[in-house]
Amino acid sequence: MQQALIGVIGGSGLYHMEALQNATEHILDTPFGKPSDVIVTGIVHDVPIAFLARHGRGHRLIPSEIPYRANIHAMKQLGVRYLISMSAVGSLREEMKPLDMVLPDQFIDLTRRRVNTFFGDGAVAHVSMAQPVCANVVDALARAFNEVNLTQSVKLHRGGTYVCIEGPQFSTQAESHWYRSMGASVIGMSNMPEAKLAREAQIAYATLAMVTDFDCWHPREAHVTAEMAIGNLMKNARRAQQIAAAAIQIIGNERPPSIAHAALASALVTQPNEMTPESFDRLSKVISAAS
Ligand SMILES: CSC[C@H]1O[C@H](OP(=O)(O)O)[C@H](O)[C@@H]1O
Ligand SMILES: Nc1ncnc2[nH]cnc12
Repeated sequence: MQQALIGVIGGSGLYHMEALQNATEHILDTPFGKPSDVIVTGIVHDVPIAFLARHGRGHRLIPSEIPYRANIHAMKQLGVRYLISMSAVGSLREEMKPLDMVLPDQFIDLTRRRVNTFFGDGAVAHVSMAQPVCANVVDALARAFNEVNLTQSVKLHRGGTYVCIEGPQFSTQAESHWYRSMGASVIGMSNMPEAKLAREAQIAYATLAMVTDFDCWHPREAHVTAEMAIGNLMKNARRAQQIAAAAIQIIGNERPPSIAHAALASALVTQPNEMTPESFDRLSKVISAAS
């Protein structure tokens, strides 16, 4: 099968990758079920990539229904070593305004009904999530942002904590204030367990978060609605596409090292020869070194 170096997962409003050439659609299956939709492979700036619409084209999946394990497994099957996640987020900070972009460096996982690991059923691993995103992929996204945003019409915030809620309902005001008091900077519903699973699969992950609203804590701003979030995301979609393409070029040229690439070196408790044949078969792609 065609291989890809970089994966891109497009979130709300981002259901295809504009710069993709030689696009080929793949209907993949994995030991963890089917991904959200077809995976489209192709070339961006001479770099082989794979694109997946997280909610499916046509936005058919609520965040709790997204087959996170299948999505990451499918990327791994395609040989992906770096994963760029694109997401709409609400802002929990005055200085992070709608249309700004954020490169989160931490997550708080408040999801409640999602399978969050490839392990279990006879195979144990505990990966570190202390630094949940790859600093080098973040760096590539920041440099790409500066290349694209030459007029400086949009602001980039480097660092910030993304709190992931179960959804699909937006938060209550009490919750929104609580997340602020936890120190969270932005809020979304989809980056967990995606980031955890990418780490288990030893894929370097980072998120380009696009601020679409002030959630519902702000005394003077309107409370978030889906219409508002998608509307503001669409205003930024072209810029987001350009940033992703520029980041792909940087990562493709530099192929930076990542702590994620060796995440299982100190994490695997059950040695492969101690796993049952079924567990080993199910996990063989996940635990394999990146190709
Ligand atoms: C349509 S607003 C809520 C929706 O947007 C975000 O999705 P994604 O991260 O895939 O861009 C948020 O997590 C919710 O799923
Ligand atoms: N306020 C918000 N809460 C959760 N997810 C979001 N995605 C975009 N805005 C959001």
